[in-house]
Amino acid sequence: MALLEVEDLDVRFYTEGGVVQAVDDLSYTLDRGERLGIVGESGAGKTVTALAVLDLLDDPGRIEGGSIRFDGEEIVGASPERLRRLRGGEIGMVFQDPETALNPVYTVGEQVAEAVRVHTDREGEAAHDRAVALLDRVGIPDPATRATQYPHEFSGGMAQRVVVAMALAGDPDLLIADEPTTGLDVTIEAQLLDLLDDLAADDLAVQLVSHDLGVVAGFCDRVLVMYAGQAVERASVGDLFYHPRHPYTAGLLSAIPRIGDDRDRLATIPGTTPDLASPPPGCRFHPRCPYAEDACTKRDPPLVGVDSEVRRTSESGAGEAGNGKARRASESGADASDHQAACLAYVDDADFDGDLDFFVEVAGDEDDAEADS
Ligand SMILES: Nc1ncnc2c1ncn2[C@@H]1O[C@H](COP(=O)(O)OP(=O)(O)OP(=O)(O)O)[C@@H](O)[C@H]1O
Repeated sequence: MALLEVEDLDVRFYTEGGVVQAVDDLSYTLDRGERLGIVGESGAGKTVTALAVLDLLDDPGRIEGGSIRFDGEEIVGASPERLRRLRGGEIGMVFQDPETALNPVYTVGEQVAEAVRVHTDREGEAAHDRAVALLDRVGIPDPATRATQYPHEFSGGMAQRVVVAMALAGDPDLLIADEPTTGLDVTIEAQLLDLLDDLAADDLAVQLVSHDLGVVAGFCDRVLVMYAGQAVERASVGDLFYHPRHPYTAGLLSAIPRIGDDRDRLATIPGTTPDLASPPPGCRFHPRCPYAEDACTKRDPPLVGVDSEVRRTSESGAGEAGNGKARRASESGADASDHQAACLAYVDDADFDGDLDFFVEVAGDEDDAEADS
């Protein structure tokens, strides 16, 4: 049984401008000790998904459908007491801005100790000692002295470590980190990711929300790519980066600047994410997709298993891969069901006959990467 099982999740915001379909029919799982990256542009629904898992959506947001099970137990509709134990206890949270997570008028030690008191049966000195141990665990030098200081005495990176210490207070099985390194400089970011790496090695599952594919590539085992509230691709990190199967993922990857790369690359994917109060019909990505056909304007593509190795098949001339249609995992016999994409190019009975030529373009990157290593 997976630690976290999100199934057919729908989140809506009831606004004056209409009903915003912020998360639409989203499913994913996270195993114990696993690191899942959720990526996508601004407005994709990454944060709303994280908040939904913690049942922290504020008005006018509402979980409209689906199920979220943690350790086999349903979270949607759980009692307030159960949710309190879950939040910050079994599931730790780290959000982007440490300044908003820390209270300027209490010392760092008091704040971590308070989290310890709320989520464990430790009181008084035992809670304080545990707080100092947690500050030590997250790599804060001289933790006993630092515990007596106030948040403004901490740099951004150190403050974020304090937030991580608070998130660990209840000895969680899952840490949800939403853009935890955004705003930190690259060296500090790398150090914080090292810390998360170290914590994950202790069997802590991590759901890392990021718009930065580089961060996700370095840290995660699996990736979920979201576009306009929906999952458009799911794969292991290796498959996603070397064999992207959704045109949106390919676009995100081609927007990453690379050293020594003089190819004419897109700075960003042209266009913007749609207004989720009135998303485009059919595939939500079709207005921005260079491969869109008539069928894409009509049919919302389901996530289907795709074969990560299909490009090689096409090179050898076998199968139908040359026209961009990946063989379904079940047909190829390969265990590719872990790699899924929501694009009509992979739906057997779809009226789509284009050629997703980004396979070839990205393949060039793979060769570069192999040559570099
Ligand atoms: N309080 C709210 N009221 C109305 N709509 C909202 C609210 N909060 C979020 N949304 C909508 O939900 C959608 C998903 O937002 P979300 O913040 O999850 O995106 P994101 O992928 O995390 O983006 P970012 O990287 O900018 O944080 C967006 O279309 C957003 O406009």
